[in-house]
Amino acid sequence: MIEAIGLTKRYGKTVAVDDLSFSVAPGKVTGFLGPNGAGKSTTMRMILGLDRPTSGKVLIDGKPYAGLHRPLRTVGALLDAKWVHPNRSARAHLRWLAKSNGLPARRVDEVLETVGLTAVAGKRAGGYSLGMSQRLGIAAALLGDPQVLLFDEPVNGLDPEGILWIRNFMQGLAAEGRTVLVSSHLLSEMALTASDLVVIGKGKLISQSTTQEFVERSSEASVKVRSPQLGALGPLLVDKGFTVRDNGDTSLSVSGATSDQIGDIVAANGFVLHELSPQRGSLEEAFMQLTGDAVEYHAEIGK
Ligand SMILES: Nc1ncnc2c1ncn2[C@@H]1O[C@H](COP(=O)(O)OP(=O)(O)OP(=O)(O)O)[C@@H](O)[C@H]1O
Repeated sequence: MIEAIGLTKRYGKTVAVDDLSFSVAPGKVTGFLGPNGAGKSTTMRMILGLDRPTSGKVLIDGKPYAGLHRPLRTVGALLDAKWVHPNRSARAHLRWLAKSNGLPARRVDEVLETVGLTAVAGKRAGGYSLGMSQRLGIAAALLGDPQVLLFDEPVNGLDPEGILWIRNFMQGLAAEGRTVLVSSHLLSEMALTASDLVVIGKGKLISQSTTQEFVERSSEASVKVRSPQLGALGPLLVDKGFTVRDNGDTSLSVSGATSDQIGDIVAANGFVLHELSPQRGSLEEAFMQLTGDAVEYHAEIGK
């Protein structure tokens, strides 16, 4: 369980994280979603005690990171997969990490096996592909067999096979009852990976809800209406209280109405209709709108 309470971080005049409160429950993958610069990495560094909050706090299983008796046995993290010394092998890197953290050496072979690196464990890490480096970073996070795991943009730059592997792996960790928090700037990716979402924009909380609720809210539908009588039909729909946009190609986009409602109005007024089709906006576009300018749009649903 992770709990942020009024978490705030300022760098000079920049407010990277602004009075952020959220909680991350065990047993599921929670996506930490926001555009570049939203404050995700800063928040993750504060969870891990690598950065001090300006105000507020963040707790892991009820304690700040600094108060954890054996931090690596409680929380593991993948922040930057490329920090391994290039001339070290995966096995040597993990042995060094295990030793310096008082973890048993047998864990090294266990985690290598878990992430599928056993066959290449003796090769120098500098020659690893990005996907293999990510697996090594995940192996390091798992060394202490922690209940809480943080992954910062783990699929960035990976090929589809690597993305699928990481997605399934994170879901497997959650199915074991662990708390899994994973950051991303892509809603489409998180929609496939996470069952819950904490969404931030400009350091502020925008929503905490299930992924399904957020996706439904972000992709609010409109209806495309094509007719040779738009000049009369448009004002009529506005009069009914709907939002109408002229697409400039003999069609209108109407939001706030279902296609059934529009069809009924068209028929009741004797207009000719050439097209009536429900549209879904791009999920990423809607998400950028929510998290970019519209930070005043605060909603906490599903809590
Ligand atoms: N050490 C620092 N000194 C000054 N400003 C910083 C520092 N770290 C982060 N920032 C600023 O804080 C804001 C949040 O950055 P952060 O890296 O946490 O965002 P992010 O959501 O993780 O974005 P990205 O996906 O690009 O990493 C940005 O405006 C960034 O420039």
